[in-house]
Amino acid sequence: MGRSQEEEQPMTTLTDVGSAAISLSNVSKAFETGTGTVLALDGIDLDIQPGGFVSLLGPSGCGKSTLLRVIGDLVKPTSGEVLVGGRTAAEARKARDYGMAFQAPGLMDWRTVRRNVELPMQVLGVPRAERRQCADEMLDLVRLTAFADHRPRQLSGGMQQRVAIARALAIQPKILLMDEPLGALDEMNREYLQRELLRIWRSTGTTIVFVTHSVPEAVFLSTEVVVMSPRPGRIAARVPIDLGYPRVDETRVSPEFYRAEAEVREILHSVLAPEGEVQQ
Ligand SMILES: Nc1ncnc2c1ncn2[C@@H]1O[C@H](COP(=O)(O)OP(=O)(O)OP(=O)(O)O)[C@@H](O)[C@H]1O
Repeated sequence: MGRSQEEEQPMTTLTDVGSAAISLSNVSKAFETGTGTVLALDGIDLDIQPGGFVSLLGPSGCGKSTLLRVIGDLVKPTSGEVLVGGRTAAEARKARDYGMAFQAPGLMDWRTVRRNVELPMQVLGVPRAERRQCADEMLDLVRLTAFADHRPRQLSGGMQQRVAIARALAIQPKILLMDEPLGALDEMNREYLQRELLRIWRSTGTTIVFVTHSVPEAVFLSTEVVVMSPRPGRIAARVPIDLGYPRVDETRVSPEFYRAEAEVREILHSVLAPEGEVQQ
């Protein structure tokens, strides 16, 4: 705990913001259910710059996960266009541009930690020696080298989530899509992993799109917070977070942090229905 503060490097990257890494134009998504149509996303326009760390924040059911899945080509939009580095999302997925991490680490207990990290490379046919070396590098990045030969069940929840992040990074994705990856953790572990995630993001330069319900988490992590309105999900506001780097525990109690948090919270409250009104 607390070790990453002095290790966090000064700001060195994020200067080259040429063409958008991810570009969504007028994206809508309707789900057909047994009882009718659910319009989950409606007319989403969003550009995310290369190297950005963008959080999607909004009330439950507003379409955050759907938006993340549309970007990752796990869900096809009903209309609109998703471009990733100028390619379609399907082409980007084929080109292995994405790494993904979800709330549940989803590790296989019959494989060691190292072999869990190796799995996506194994699926891609990466030779054994190469994937082992890469897995070891990733485990070093998430500081779990000493646990490489353990089974996932021997690790804490936070450590398992770090393995899942290492696995997502193993194929060196340009884009990391994360759906509440820290949601199941206790507060201390969560704050620790937030710092770790910032460190990893800054050392890899990967673009991160991150779904969360937590305002302080979104503010601490992000270059930009995208606030969504209740269903059908639309973009209510985009809030750049100009907190500078390194972001450390003191950042969380700084006046700038409180100001950014208050701004995001105010927007979030303004998009919510008046008290007592239930969102369907
Ligand atoms: N496969 C599906 N079939 C039908 N409806 C769906 C499907 N996936 C999502 N939905 C609906 O789309 C809407 C948006 O869901 P989504 O999971 O994207 O929201 P969310 O903002 O991520 O929610 P939460 O914060 O609670 O995780 C919801 O009303 C949900 O019920």
